[in-house]
Amino acid sequence: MEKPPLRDYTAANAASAPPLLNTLTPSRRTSLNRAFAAIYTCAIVALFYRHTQTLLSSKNLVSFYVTLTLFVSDLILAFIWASGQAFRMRPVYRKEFPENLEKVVKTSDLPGLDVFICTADPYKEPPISVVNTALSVMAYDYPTEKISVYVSDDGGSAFTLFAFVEAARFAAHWLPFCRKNDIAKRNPDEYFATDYKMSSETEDIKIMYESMKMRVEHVVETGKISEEYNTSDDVRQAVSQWSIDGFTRQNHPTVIQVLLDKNKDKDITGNSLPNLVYVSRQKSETSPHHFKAGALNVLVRVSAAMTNAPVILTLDCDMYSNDPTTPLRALCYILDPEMRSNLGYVQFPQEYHGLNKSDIYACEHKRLFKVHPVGYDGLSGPNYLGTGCFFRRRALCGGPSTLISPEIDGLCPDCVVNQPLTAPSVLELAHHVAGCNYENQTKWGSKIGFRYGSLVEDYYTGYRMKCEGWRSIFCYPETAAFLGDVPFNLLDVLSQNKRWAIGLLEVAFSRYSTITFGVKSMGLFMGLGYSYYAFWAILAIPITTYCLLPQLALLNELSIFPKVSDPWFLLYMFLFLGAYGQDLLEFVVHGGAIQRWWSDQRMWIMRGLSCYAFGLTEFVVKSIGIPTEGFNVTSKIINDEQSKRYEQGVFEFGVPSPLFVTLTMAAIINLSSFIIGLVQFIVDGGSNKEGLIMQLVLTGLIVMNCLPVYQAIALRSDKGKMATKTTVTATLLASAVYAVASLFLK
Ligand SMILES: O=c1ccn([C@@H]2O[C@H](COP(=O)(O)OP(=O)(O)O[C@H]3O[C@H](CO)[C@@H](O)[C@H](O)[C@H]3O)[C@@H](O)[C@H]2O)c(=O)[nH]1
Ligand SMILES: [Mn+2]
Repeated sequence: MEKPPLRDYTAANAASAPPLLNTLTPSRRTSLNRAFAAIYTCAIVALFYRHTQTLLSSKNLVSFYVTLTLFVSDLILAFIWASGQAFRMRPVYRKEFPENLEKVVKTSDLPGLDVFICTADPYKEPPISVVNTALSVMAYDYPTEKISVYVSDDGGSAFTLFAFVEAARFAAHWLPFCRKNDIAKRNPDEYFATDYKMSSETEDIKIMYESMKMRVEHVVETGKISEEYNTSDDVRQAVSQWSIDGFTRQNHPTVIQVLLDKNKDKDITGNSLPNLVYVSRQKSETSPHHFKAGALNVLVRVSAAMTNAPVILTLDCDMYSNDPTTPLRALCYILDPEMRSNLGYVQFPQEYHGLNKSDIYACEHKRLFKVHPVGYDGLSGPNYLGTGCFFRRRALCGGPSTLISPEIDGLCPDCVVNQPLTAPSVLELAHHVAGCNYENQTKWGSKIGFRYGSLVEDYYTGYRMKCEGWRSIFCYPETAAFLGDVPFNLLDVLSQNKRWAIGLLEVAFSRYSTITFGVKSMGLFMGLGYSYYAFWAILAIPITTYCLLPQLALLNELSIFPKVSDPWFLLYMFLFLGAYGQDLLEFVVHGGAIQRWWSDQRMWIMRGLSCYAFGLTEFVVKSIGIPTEGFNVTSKIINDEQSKRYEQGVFEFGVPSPLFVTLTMAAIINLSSFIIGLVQFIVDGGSNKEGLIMQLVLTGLIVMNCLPVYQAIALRSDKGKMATKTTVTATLLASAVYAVASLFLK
C-alpha cells in the first residue's frame, strides 16, 4: 500500500500547537492522475471523431446500426470513465492520533455513544453472530457507562431476543475478561478461533460461551425455546411478548426490552455494564416499513428517547468490531474543533474476513470500499457505506446551519435525557415512536433521519447529507476497525449487486439525481463521483454489447474494428490498455494481489451480463408501477460442502436462476465464436483476416473470463455445477440470438 509521508511536524511547532489529533496528506499520484486524464480525454475525443465519421459514411443499414450500437456503448463507457475521474483528482490519506485525545478532552467528558445494530432474519443472520457483533462493541475501550447498544430486529424473532438475554448474562463475564487481559479480538467467536493464551480463566469463559452458543443455536434449529431454557424470569418475561394472537414477522406490536441498564447492572467485578436494548418495531402489512432505513430511523428515535447520545455508530449485524480503540479514532475527527462545524460522519472501510485467496466473487469491492472513498475524501468526503460509520446525531436533522427539529421536543438532537431508560415515561415514548404509523405526515425519511426511496439507503442518505452541506471523513487505519461477512455463493452475490443496481438507479432517476441536483449542490466533481455509482447499472449496455456484437459479427466474418495496420488500431489499443492498466495499477497500489484483480475484472463482466442487466430491467418494470422484490437480505450462512468449494475457489452455481442464463448464453456464444473464428483464421486465407484479429482477441479474453462457466457446464459433477435447466435454456437462447443476428449481419 502506498505509505503517505508524515506531515512535517517539527519539535518547535509541536511545543506551541495544540496536541495533534489528525493529519492529512495528499496522494503522490495526484498529478500523474490528472495528466493521464487529460491524455485519455483526447483519445476519447478521437474515438468519437472516428465513430461519427464511420456513421456518416455508412454504406448500408447494417453497418450504420453496428456503428450506432458501438457509439452508444462507448458513450456510456466514456461517461462512467469521466465520472470516475472525480476519485482521481485529489485522493488524500489521513492519520489520527487517539493517544493525544486525552490531552484534549477528559475521559469523563467524552461524548455518549449509541450503537445501532440491524438484523432482519434469524435464519439468514444467525442470532449468535448478531450477539458476537454486539459483544464486540460493548467491550470497546471506552467508558462503559457512555455506551448504549440498540439492536433492531426486523425479523421480529423471539429467538433473537432469547439470544440477547443470554448475551446480557455472558457480557458480565466477557467484558471484564477482555479488559483485564487486554484482548484485541473482542468478538468471542473470533477470539476462541485464534491461538489464545490458555489459562483456567480462559477455559471457564470458553465453556460459558460454548454453552450459550449451543443454547442459542439449538433454539433456532428446533424453532422453539424449550422448557429447560425457559426457567428464569428474564427469559419468560421477554418471550411472553410473542404469545399475542397473530404475532407474525410482518404483523406485530412493538417489542422493546431493556436487557442491561448501566445504572443497575454490574459485571462480575462490580463495574457497570453498558446499556443493551432490544427493539423490534411495530409492523403491519398495511404500512410501509422502508426496510433498513425504516429500522434505523426507529432506532434514532428510540435511542433519542432513552439516551440521546451525540454520536451514533451504525453497524450491520455481521460487522463486528475488530479494534477496541475505534471510537477514539473516530473522535479524533469528531472532536477536532477545526472540523466541528460541518462534519457529519466518519466512515470506516468495509473489510471482510473469510474471503478466499483469489476472492473469486470480487466481494472485497476494493474500489467501492477503499480506493474511491480515499478519492472522495479529498473533495467533500466519502459516502456513507451502511455500516462502520460514526454519525453526529445532529447531522441527521437538517444541514449544518439549518436544524430541522423532529416533531416531538424530546427527540431533538441536543436534548438531555435525565431519567433512567426503564422509567415508565421513557418506555412509553420509546414505544410510541417505534409505532408503524408514527412517521405519517412527518419529515422522517424525507428531510430527517435515514432517507427513503432507494434500496441503497446508505448511498442515498450519505448523498442527501452531502447535498445539505455536511462533509465526511474516511478513517482507514492499518488494523481493520470492523470485519464483516461476504456472501459465499454466486447467486447471493449477484442478487445483492442487483439490489444495489436498482437502488442506485432509483437515485439516478429521481428528482435528486446526482447529475443535476447533485452537481448543483455539491459541485462538479462530487456530483460526478456520485454519478459514477448512481448510473452503475447502465454498464450493462456496453458490457453486453462487447460480449455479443463482436462475437456474432466474427461468426459472420464481419469486421467491426479497425485493421491491425490501420492507425486507428493504435487508438483502440491505447484506450483499452490505458483503462485496464490504470485500473490494475490502482488495485495493486492499494495492496491488492494481481490474482484478485483478475477476479475483480471478471466479476465486472459477469455483473454486466447478469445483475446490471436484470437490475436495469427490473428498475424499468418498477418505474411503470409493477411491484418487484424489495430488500432481499443476504444470507450469512454456508453449508460445509459449499464452504469447501468456496475455499478451493470453485464457482457455485447449483440452483437454476435467470441471473445465470444470460451469463451462460454469452459464454456459449463467445466460445463458439472463438473456436469458429480461430479455425477460419487458420484455415481460410481470406482477405478479412487482419480486420477480424481484434474481435478474435477480445473473444478470446472473454472466453478466458468465462472458464468457470464452461467448467460448471461440462466438467463438474458436484452440487455446485450448472443446473441442466440453465444450460439448456442458455443454449436455446444462444442459438436464437445467433440465428437472428445472422439474418442481419450476413
Ligand atoms: O428490512 C430490512 C432489511 C435489511 N436489514 C439489515 O440491513 C443490513 C444489511 O443487509 P444485507 O442483506 O447484509 O445487505 P448487504 O447488501 O450485504 O449490505 C450492503 O448494502 C446495504 C444496502 O443495500 C447496506 O444497508 C449495507 O450496510 C451494506 O453493507 C443487515 O444488517 C440487515 O439485517 C434490516 O434491518 N431490515
Ligand atoms: Mn451484508
